[in-house]
Amino acid sequence: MAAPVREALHFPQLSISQIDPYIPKPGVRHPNKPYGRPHVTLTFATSLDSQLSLVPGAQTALSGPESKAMTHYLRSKHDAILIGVGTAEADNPSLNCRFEGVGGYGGEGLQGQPRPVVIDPRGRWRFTAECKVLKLARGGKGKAPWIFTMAPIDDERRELLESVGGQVIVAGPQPSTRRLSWGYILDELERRDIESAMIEGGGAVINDLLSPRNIRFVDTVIVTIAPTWLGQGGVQVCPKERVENGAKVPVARLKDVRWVPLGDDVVLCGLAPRD
Ligand SMILES: NC(=O)C1=CN([C@@H]2O[C@H](COP(=O)(O)OP(=O)(O)OC[C@H]3O[C@@H](n4cnc5c(N)ncnc54)[C@H](O)[C@@H]3O)[C@@H](O)[C@H]2O)C=CC1
Ligand SMILES: Nc1nc(O)c(N)c(N[C@@H]2O[C@H](COP(=O)(O)O)[C@@H](O)[C@H]2O)n1
Repeated sequence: MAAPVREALHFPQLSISQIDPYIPKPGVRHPNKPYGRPHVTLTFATSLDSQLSLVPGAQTALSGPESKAMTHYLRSKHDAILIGVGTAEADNPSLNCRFEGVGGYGGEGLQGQPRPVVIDPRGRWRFTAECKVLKLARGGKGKAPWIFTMAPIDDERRELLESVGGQVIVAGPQPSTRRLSWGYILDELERRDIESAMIEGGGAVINDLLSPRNIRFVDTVIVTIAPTWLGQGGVQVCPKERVENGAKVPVARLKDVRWVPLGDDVVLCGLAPRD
């Protein structure tokens, strides 16, 4: 038997069996998909006061070791991992999978590594060769990112990205000049053979996807809830309200819900509703 890789994360089989019903199956299309768009798992870690971080522009460790291992198990089961540029700037994230047995962590090549995708409509991500995600790609421990943008990216950064296998995807005319539509993003991912995407954040991305007009793009929600309050002034998950016939109604309620305790945290799994 191969020796365990020192930095690799392990998620026990018992926990895997509880999470697996919410995970996309390779080659099996979600029944709600009108046609071939990727399966979307919205997943993040939150405090008891529904916050992702203590202050905007900073990273806050919320997940304990067990739920962090669960996140990496999820990463191993999705073709892509998507974040907004606010998170790319704030966190300098790795966006790879450190789950035992995937490529770079005991496995072959880049097998089981998700494709990082950064939504950056204005081209404001100031990545350098020293960014973790680029260094990992260069070292064969993760895939290089794809950047969705509506702005030109300078040649120097484009070449740097492409040198490690990344790509700039320049969006054509969008219905609104300030935003990239989720339909467009998901269609472009589908065209590039992405069958499943986990969307990790941050606040603007999650609130946008949970908004009444966009929740239809989400299939599954997996949220780690940490036993802590961060206090006002952080990055909050609180989507736009939904109004029907002049009265406020809940934006959405998950279906087929399961609560999975993992260490000090609890992980909420559910299916997004379909009207
Ligand atoms: N606890 C957790 O699980 C996570 C926490 N975070 C935290 O969240 C914070 C970052 O959140 P935010 O500042 O809200 O940044 P964000 O990552 O949501 O990015 C926001 C930016 O993304 C772009 N964007 C988002 N939706 C778009 C759309 N539909 N079309 C076009 N562009 C779109 C816009 O440029 C927007 O300014 C950081 O503090 C980070 O640490 C981020 C991810 C997960
Ligand atoms: N699951 C989870 N728990 C937390 O406590 C977090 N702060 C986050 N943040 C997300 O994970 C990304 C960092 O991932 P790497 O370990 O650097 O690969 C970060 O960008 C957020 O998307 N997630």
